[in-house]
Amino acid sequence: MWALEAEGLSVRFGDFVALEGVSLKVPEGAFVAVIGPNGAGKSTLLKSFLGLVPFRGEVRLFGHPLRAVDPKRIGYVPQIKTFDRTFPALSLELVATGLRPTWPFRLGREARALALEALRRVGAEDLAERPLGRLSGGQLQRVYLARALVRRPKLLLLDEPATGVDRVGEVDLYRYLEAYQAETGATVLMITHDLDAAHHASHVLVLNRRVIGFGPPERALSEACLRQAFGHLGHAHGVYAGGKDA
Ligand SMILES: Nc1ncnc2c1ncn2[C@@H]1O[C@H](COP(=O)(O)OP(=O)(O)OP(=O)(O)O)[C@@H](O)[C@H]1O
Repeated sequence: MWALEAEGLSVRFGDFVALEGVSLKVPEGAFVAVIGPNGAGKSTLLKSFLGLVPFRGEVRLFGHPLRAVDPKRIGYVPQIKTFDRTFPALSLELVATGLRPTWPFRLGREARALALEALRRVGAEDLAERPLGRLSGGQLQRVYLARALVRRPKLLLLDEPATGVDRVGEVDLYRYLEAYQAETGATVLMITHDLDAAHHASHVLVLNRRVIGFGPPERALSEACLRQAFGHLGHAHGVYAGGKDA
């Protein structure tokens, strides 16, 4: 079954066309790296899958039109710059808002156990009682990932989850995601600027307002696709064709 199908998806902001005629089919259990230059429409694409921006065209999740999909089946980690650190909550409480997105509320025994389990899953149980304002960027990123995982979603949408995370933290992050996928069969779409990470995905979507390439990394990360999307190639820009061993 397809986890996600988009057909002729277009998004406009006034006269500006952010996405045009995007069509793709993502199989269940895929790990898709979404790459493209700044302003290519990557975040807008994820937001349209969440119903957060108006679009034209068709989006189906697990075979159902978007409006018929239980939002609990989707986990979302937005870009770190949109996180609110001043929110007066402990990490554990923020994770629990993934179960019931209202605030304030009393944390029941079951919600607490589920939130702790989600924090443990991302190696952050020691942060449970820490206020959000006292977390580093990477720690906050993990807590938001735990919040996205707490409902055990079948589809996980991640907007540059490795931003602000050091190299060790980044490897850990991919390990947690892999373990979660192996356990649940979930489908993951992850926006990244890291081509190394993209080479490890099952599929790569190269986007620049339109779909430039979609398929296994060796095909989608071809020189032709990267040149078309980024307009240049070169190590100085962190963009290259051959992957790790090139
Ligand atoms: N709400 C909005 N209103 C108007 N324009 C918007 C809005 N959201 C996004 N845009 C524009 O749409 C384009 C695509 O934005 P988007 O954030 O999806 O790009 P991106 O590929 O995620 O970029 P980056 O790599 O910089 O995060 C940009 O030119 C952006 O300015």
